[in-house]
Amino acid sequence: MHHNPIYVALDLPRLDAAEALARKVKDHVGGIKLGLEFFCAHGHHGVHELAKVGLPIFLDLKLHDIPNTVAAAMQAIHVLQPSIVTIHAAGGRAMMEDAKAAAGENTKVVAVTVLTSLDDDDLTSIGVSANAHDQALRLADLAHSAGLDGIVCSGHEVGAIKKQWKDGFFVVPGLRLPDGSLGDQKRSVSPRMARDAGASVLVIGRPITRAEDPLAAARAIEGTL
Ligand SMILES: O=C(O)c1cc(=O)[nH]c(=O)n1[C@@H]1O[C@H](COP(=O)(O)O)[C@@H](O)[C@H]1O
Repeated sequence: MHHNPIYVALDLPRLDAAEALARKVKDHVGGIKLGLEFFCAHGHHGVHELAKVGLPIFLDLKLHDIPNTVAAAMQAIHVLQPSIVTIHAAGGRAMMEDAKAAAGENTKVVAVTVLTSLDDDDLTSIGVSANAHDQALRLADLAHSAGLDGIVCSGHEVGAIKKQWKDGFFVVPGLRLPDGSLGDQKRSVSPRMARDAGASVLVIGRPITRAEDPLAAARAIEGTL
């Protein structure tokens, strides 16, 4: 059987609810993504609890600070043995290099390029003159040259980035089935489109966690791949 590329994003405030959801969908996802909401609320303890489910843990901390601070934070999470950790490419080359050097051997360090909640107008409003596509490619290039394992981008850019970085590890969030509600996501494609374009990991949160029947939703999404 094919390796399941879906990481379910457990953006839930309660630890018991997150754990119950993980157990419910565990046979239809390949891993668990724990992000800022979960980590700020439950910290290391929460990660240890979710690790008991037996799936790889993607720690989505989106670190973005001076190189020394980011490297120290990477060291502080060694003990959690995450399979993947995120930092922000906009933190710059030195920050990315030092983050990778400080990470555990079995941890993939990936850099967020342009958040999937941003569109071209949002970039203009923060003083970035490139459009989202070009900016994502530019930051992917920087992450590649800084020695990272891969990047996070939308399904619109992953194909172009993969052309320049053939063995990169590509995380794609912001995924929706054609009838799904976008919420705060602005650069969205379907899970199947993202996979076909070269995504290594498909991050899926609310389409599973907010579904009336999360198990059926996870199964249905898995079935589209
Ligand atoms: O790093 C991420 O995982 C991430 C990057 C990005 O550009 N956009 C994005 O949505 N994410 C995360 O992916 C998940 C998407 O959740 P849903 O929109 O509910 O599927 C959330 O946990 C976000 O924190």
